[in-house]
Amino acid sequence: MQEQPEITGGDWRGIIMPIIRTLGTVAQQAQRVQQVLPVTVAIRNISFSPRQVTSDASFHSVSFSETDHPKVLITGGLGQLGVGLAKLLRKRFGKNNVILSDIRKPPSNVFHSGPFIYSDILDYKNLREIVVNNRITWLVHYSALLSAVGEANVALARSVNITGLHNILDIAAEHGLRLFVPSTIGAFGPTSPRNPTPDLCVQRPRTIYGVSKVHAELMGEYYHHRYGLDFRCLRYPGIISADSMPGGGTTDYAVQIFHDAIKSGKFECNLKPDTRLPMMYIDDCLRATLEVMEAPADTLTMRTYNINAMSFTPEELSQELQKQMPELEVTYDVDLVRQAIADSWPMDFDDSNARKDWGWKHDYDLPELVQTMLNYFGVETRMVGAN
Ligand SMILES: NC(=O)c1ccc[n+]([C@@H]2O[C@H](COP(=O)([O-])OP(=O)(O)OC[C@H]3O[C@@H](n4cnc5c(N)ncnc54)[C@H](O)[C@@H]3O)[C@@H](O)[C@H]2O)c1
Ligand SMILES: C[C@@H](O)[C@H](N)C(=O)O
Repeated sequence: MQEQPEITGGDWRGIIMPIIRTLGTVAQQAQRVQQVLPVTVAIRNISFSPRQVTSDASFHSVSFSETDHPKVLITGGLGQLGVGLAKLLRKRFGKNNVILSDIRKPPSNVFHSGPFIYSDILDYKNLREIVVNNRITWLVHYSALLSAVGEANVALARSVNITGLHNILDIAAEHGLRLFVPSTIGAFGPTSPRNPTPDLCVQRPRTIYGVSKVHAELMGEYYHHRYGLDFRCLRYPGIISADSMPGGGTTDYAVQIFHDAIKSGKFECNLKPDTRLPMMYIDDCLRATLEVMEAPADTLTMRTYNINAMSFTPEELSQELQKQMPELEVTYDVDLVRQAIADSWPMDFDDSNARKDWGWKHDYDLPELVQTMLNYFGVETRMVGAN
């Protein structure tokens, strides 16, 4: 190894002072550059931003013409909802115009069904690079830790759900993106009216998930009013899907019951039989997301809407399933964390504003949901049996 020359105390000043002088000049130059750069670049340094967008500003931020297709990035796309949304959006906008991203390795069918890219939402520079290199115009921000998983890892949930959201908001504002961030029934708490829960009321959730979602709603709306960010947000109920599994929420039982019923004819529910929660079939949820993203800006009187389809209890869901599978046995072993969360959430969700403003309408009630889920598994079972 090469020997390093020894630097004595007296030599330090001679070496360091020129460096400090150079750094000072560079800092002054950087400040001058920042003052003349386009406003959007300065979003991260708000004090330099002269941007003032009035609340009646038109929604100018989307940089594609109405006849062009949007170029969409979905974050956290390998969870329960992302793959289905990519499928729907690709059908509408073309396969290569929708990029799925996540920090997990995609299964081969997903990898081969359209563009997939690694993206950690905590890595701001990487996010910016993806948005710039792919000329993204719409961002659907699905990455999150859900309610039950979040309570088991508060520090990570805070980081992904709050710090990650800050990165997304800044990227979206800087690059004039239309931004969709889902919120949830979990953004309400025990002091909210629960039956039904309107769009505007007290929101004091008791989970880190709920707190982070209220924060997302407020920050998105603030960026909309302050910087003209085209922020759109739907509060989803618990989502039920057949071909994707939930990621650790309080409403997961309503998906698991189908899998267990078909596999073993038995289901042990982790919520009490009379726990009523708002729920929705995935196709309705994904269609609502596309519809609100495509809604003309002047139809949106709000930027965060409740959407709903049905409300049921574990007992009611079991009874509906038992109409088709009378042999199904359901028992209860209550998970205290999930039960406390569910008891603080809406029982029924008032989505009249979404219906009035942009024509929201669900297709699936409880009987259609159960039938559709069973049809899906019936087809799967026959296909597996045939192989
Ligand atoms: N599924 C529901 O019932 C439901 C209901 C209401 C709202 N939502 C919201 O919809 C969105 C999608 O929900 P979901 O059910 O698909 O969630 P999910 O838990 O199934 O998936 C979340 C994804 O985020 C990814 N992720 C975690 N950390 C990340 C990081 N640092 N960078 C990038 N990705 C990261 C995970 O790998 C995972 O694939 C979430 O924001 C959720 O809060 C879902
Ligand atoms: C309701 C929703 O946000 C999610 N399925 C959860 O239970 O955490």
